[in-house]
Amino acid sequence: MTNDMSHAAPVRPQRRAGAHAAPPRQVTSQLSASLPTLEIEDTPQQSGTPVITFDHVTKVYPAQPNKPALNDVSLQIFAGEFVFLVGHSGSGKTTFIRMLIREVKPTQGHIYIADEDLANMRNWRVPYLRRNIGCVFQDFKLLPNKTVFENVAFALEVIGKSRHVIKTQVPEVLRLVGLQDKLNKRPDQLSGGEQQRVSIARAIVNRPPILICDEPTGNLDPQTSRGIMDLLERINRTGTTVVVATHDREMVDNMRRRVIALDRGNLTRDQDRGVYGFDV
Ligand SMILES: Nc1ncnc2c1ncn2[C@@H]1O[C@H](COP(=O)(O)OP(=O)(O)OP(=O)(O)O)[C@@H](O)[C@H]1O
Repeated sequence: MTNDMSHAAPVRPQRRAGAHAAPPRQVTSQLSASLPTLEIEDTPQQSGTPVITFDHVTKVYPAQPNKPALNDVSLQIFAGEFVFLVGHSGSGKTTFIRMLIREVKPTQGHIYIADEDLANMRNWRVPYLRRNIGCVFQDFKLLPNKTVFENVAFALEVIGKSRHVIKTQVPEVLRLVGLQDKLNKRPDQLSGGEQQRVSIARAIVNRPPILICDEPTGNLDPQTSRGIMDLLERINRTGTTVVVATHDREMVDNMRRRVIALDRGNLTRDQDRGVYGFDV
């Protein structure tokens, strides 16, 4: 699949001077091959091929024809970035995330993951797209009758990984999230923070280059939330691009990472080392 990125020149409002759009590039490749493997320094370079591009994206749900959930949103997210997506309830954060995994399609505009235009992606390719994007949700979405090990293993089983890979990668990722002693517990035997660690382990066990989190600390107390954010930062330092939709003002203000703000579907702010910036 080929697309001409020279048509995608998204605007990044309120970015620091010098931040620039990726040079036009024509690439023909499979998605998984085109997502770069990285060695990341403290501040990832905002150059090269973006891993996520929104190019004048508008989404209008039929139930609300006069109120776009997203309105002409253009932005780029580069490999290795850690980005907060903030905004009031109903501002479009979940819509943004659902579009990234092609659960929802834009009414207008284009979304690219690496060099692949999701609008042109054949349906049979969508599961492959989703293998490249780990997802973490507020309510964990764990399978209640499976153990910690089985919950994480399941993510590999459904994509046909061998028993050998499962036996190697699952304990490794559970060690990374600090749950090596809980392999045989069921979700109801874990705290909320531990359950969220399981869901993060499940999201990253296949080593996706992008990790998307929708309110990952929404159900957790402040101290547990900090532990989860530390974990997401550690995952980011391994080169994974991390996008976190959140209402957690304290976390955003403390971490000072890139902040993209939505207000009633409009992109109103895009700041390096930003703050939450809304009254709650
Ligand atoms: N399936 C849908 N059908 C119709 N309207 C929808 C649908 N999903 C979302 N919306 C509307 O789109 C707008 C954006 O919703 P969205 O869920 O993306 O916001 P959000 O920022 O994630 O909110 P929250 O922080 O409460 O999760 C809202 O006005 C919402 O009512």
